[in-house]
Amino acid sequence: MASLSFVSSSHLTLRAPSPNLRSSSPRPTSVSFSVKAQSVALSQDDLKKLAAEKAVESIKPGMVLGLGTGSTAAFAVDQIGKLLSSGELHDIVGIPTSKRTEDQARSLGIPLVALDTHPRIDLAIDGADEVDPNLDLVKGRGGALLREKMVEAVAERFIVVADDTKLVKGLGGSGLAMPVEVVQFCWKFNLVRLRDLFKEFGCEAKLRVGEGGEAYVTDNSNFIIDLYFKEPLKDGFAAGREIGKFEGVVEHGLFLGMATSVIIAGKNGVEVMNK
Ligand SMILES: O=C[C@H](O)[C@H](O)[C@H](O)COP(=O)(O)O
Repeated sequence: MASLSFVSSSHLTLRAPSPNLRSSSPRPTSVSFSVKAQSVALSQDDLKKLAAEKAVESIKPGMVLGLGTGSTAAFAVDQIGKLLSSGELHDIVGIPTSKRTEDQARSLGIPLVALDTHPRIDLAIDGADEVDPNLDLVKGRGGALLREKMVEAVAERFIVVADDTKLVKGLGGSGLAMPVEVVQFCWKFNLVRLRDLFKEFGCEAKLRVGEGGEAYVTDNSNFIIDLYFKEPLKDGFAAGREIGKFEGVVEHGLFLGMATSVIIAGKNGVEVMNK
């Protein structure tokens, strides 16, 4: 359990920008919020909730929202539901990034629309599996990468919310799965091609298996091949381009140049990093 001084508006520190890995993009800037109030032991879920609720503060009436998927995004969706029912927030609509989020949002009375009728999104809020110093991401360990990418790609602002265990120096560096969604047809053929593509990174490729021991099937009726790297990718953009060249690959979990802000909660407080 991390220990954290509770977040409030009492003080605000500007920190040095994180190092930028690509000269072509603006450098992320970082703002930390911390407080001297009571110090309490916070669980990882508490930290996720803090980050999520901080992001929800950016929602304004009239917005079209992208509603993320996963345990951290779920705290944001809960908070939106609470604010709507208390009347503190109104006139918003949401586009869910998975069936799970759709069910959660419906149960909270959040009005839902689709990209078909609302092709422009004001603000998307979602979690991530890895966040690098340039605010590039790995997403999709919860299996929602395709809908997430469709929604977040058209969001004017995309705020990522996470606890500090998600920070990595380079994408693929956590040693955990980097997902690739593939069509079911001849999935083994693509598993081998993906593994061979990343041979130099000591890549292992595995078909994702669901709770019943059967292949995991996404909301879009596809399979997921999880890639495990022994060392971080040197160039995420090149990796994404190469993965995308394989016929039968539907989407990959590299979300590059998409996040406009990342809100990270950790033992030292809540840090907001902006592009
Ligand atoms: O497919 C799942 C999403 O990309 C999630 O946002 C991501 O896996 C992070 O999930 P969590 O907040 O549960 O760690």
